[in-house]
Amino acid sequence: MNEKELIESGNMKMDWARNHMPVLAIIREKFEEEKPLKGLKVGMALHVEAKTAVLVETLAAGGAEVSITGCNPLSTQDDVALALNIRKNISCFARYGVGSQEYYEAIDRVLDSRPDITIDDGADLIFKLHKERTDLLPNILGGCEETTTGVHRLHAMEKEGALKMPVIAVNDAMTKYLFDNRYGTGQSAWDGINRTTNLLVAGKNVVVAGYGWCGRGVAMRAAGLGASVIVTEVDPIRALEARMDGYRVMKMSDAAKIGEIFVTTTGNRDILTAEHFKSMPDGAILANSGHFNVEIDMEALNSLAKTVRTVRNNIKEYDIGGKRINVIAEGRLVNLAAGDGHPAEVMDMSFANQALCVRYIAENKLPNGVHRVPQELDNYVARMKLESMGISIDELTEAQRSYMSGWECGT
Ligand SMILES: NC(=O)c1ccc[n+]([C@@H]2O[C@H](COP(=O)([O-])OP(=O)(O)OC[C@H]3O[C@@H](n4cnc5c(N)ncnc54)[C@H](O)[C@@H]3O)[C@@H](O)[C@H]2O)c1
Ligand SMILES: N[C@@H](CCSC[C@H]1O[C@@H](n2cnc3c(=O)[nH]cnc32)[C@H](O)[C@@H]1O)C(=O)O
Repeated sequence: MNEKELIESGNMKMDWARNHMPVLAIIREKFEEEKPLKGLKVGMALHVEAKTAVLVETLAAGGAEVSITGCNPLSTQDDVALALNIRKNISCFARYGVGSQEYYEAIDRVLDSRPDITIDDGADLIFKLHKERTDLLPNILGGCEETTTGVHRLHAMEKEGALKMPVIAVNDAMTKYLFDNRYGTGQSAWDGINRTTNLLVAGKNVVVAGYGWCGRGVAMRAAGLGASVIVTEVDPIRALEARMDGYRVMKMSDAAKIGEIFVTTTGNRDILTAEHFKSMPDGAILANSGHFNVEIDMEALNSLAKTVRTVRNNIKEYDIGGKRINVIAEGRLVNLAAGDGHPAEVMDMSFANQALCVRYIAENKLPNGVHRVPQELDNYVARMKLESMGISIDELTEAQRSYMSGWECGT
């Protein structure tokens, strides 16, 4: 495709996403009218694809000047990046398939815009701000963080007294993690795996590592596709929950021997290691839907491999001595590096939270540290989403309110 065709394709993807993000549309209308971000610069590192682009244009509609790059070298969609770049007050520095150096150079270019507010997915912008670009910190009003691991990183910084700006943990809004991490990852991880492998899930042993919000979604949808699901955990309560939800629970060293498809969703490192690769059945398929590319020990797999070859678009086969292990998208997020990411209706809620939190930071002086999304914003997103779905719910009567808050009525 030439540049013009790429821009057309990017615009078309944005139109489709926009039409399926009704809560963000309500916010965009308000932003257009009230311009709450006038004069502010927003620097972002998010997956550069169509839903993110709709968030970017929403912030620009609110009066912000937006600079954006990717938060994963394999999730950028170049047509959307180009379509963003032709818009007023928006600069996009992301490109698909960049190496580590170019990835961090693009982050620097976003920071060169001297942002007042940052939006991260994984805290890479904030990390660079605190490590190398500290001169920019006094200018920063605050930041927003999209994902669980980013929030963990920020809490770790806060604990060490290293966090020098306020950040809102958007991931921890209920209208984010209950839907995005669970139903979003549940659907899009399987979308990525299925469209990339074109293999059957029914009847296979699927191993889901981690039974957090993402793991619950991935396990639920694997069961729906007819898989026999095995869960591995380190948390006894979540392991018990997985068992009571109907899945087999065991150690990864045992699961590795029988798993046919493995999906990691822990946000931790070294979940699948050399020990596991050696005991896996021939032809095992590995995918990561957690964070970064450290859940599957790709270095160990590379060292074990006698040969590595591409066997299908975005699948590499590692022959480790008569046994073949297939890895999708280099062990990076399978839903984004081998798919189009979460469904638009889910990102509608995640990004409505982002837009509202950016406005909240612009209008309130927050102290340094990690902050929760204000409850009223979380509730607002839920209400708007229900309304957009044509769903009405009951309201407490006065008598019910007083009953629920009293203690004198008993048996
Ligand atoms: N693919 C996506 O689009 C997507 C969406 C949302 C979140 N995420 C990322 O996915 C990861 C998980 O997010 P979450 O919200 O489910 O987090 P979570 O904290 O709810 O769940 C993680 C689970 O993994 C378990 N775990 C940790 N180490 C483990 C180990 N060694 N073996 C087995 N289990 C282990 C934890 O006990 C926990 O239950 C994070 O890195 C997050 O950033 C990805
Ligand atoms: N930057 C890290 C972070 C994990 S991404 C996990 C986050 O991606 C977000 N996400 C999932 N799908 C989409 C999408 O289609 N567009 C934009 N963001 C998405 C989702 O909100 C989740 O919290 C990495 O690439 O490894």
